[in-house]
Amino acid sequence: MSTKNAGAGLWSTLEPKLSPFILETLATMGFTEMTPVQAGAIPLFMKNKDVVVEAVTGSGKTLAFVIPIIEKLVRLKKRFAKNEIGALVITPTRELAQQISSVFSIFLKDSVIPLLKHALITGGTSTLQDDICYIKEFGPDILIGTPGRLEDLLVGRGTTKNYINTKELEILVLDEADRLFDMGFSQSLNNIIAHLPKQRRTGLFSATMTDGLAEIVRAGLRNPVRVMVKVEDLVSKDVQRIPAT
Ligand SMILES: Nc1ncnc2c1ncn2[C@@H]1O[C@H](COP(=O)(O)OP(=O)(O)OP(=O)(O)O)[C@@H](O)[C@H]1O
Repeated sequence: MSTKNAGAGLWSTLEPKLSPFILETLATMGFTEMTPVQAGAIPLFMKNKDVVVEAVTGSGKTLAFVIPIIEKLVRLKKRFAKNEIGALVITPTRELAQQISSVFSIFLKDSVIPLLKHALITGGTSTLQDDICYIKEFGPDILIGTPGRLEDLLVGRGTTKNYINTKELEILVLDEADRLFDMGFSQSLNNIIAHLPKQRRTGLFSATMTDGLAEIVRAGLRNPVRVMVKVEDLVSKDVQRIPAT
């Protein structure tokens, strides 16, 4: 997508206000205005609501959760221990995880916020032991990854013990949740979610809502607000917000 779907307001109009370094990064990216999904979801997330966001591919969902995650963790001004994380993004494929990680990199690249580090965790390209060694050394605060390897690290499976401590986790994002479900990851998701602290914010982002997802929403989100951006809204710039009960 390009700016054709933006036009839902200037970033500077958001309440609560975004940090100057976020606004500067958006300006260097050439993104002057928000897309409808960003204008709908970011303020809710920032005001401590759980959100269910139903929006088509290319509507700008990634920034709708990357920005609130960074803002919330920056505001916390907390130092997480090397094996602790503050935010977790779960997505169905390595490619999507890689894309999301590269968006975090754009915002976290400089030493503006030396407290925040992110890491990409997907099976297939490294062993579990490699990931553990990396995390021990690097100490990421935000993990982006696919369900299987994340389950190994966060919950532990079979004889494997969990390595990551999630007791300080603030934010969980399930991205492309319909595909997570379709690809058979619901058991892993349930295992991960059951392991996370209840005092957290959760965002579920999906192109479609299905019965299976409604079950995850019931089990994993608290009084969520639903943000729906339909294809025509990308033209009309309207966004519907309704309680997701
Ligand atoms: N506010 C904005 N202004 C202009 N372009 C934007 C804006 N937000 C995102 N984009 C661009 O739009 C494209 C689609 O964004 P993004 O990948 O977040 O959409 P998505 O809804 O997550 O899509 P997908 O479902 O394919 O992951 C990206 O190239 C992104 O850089």
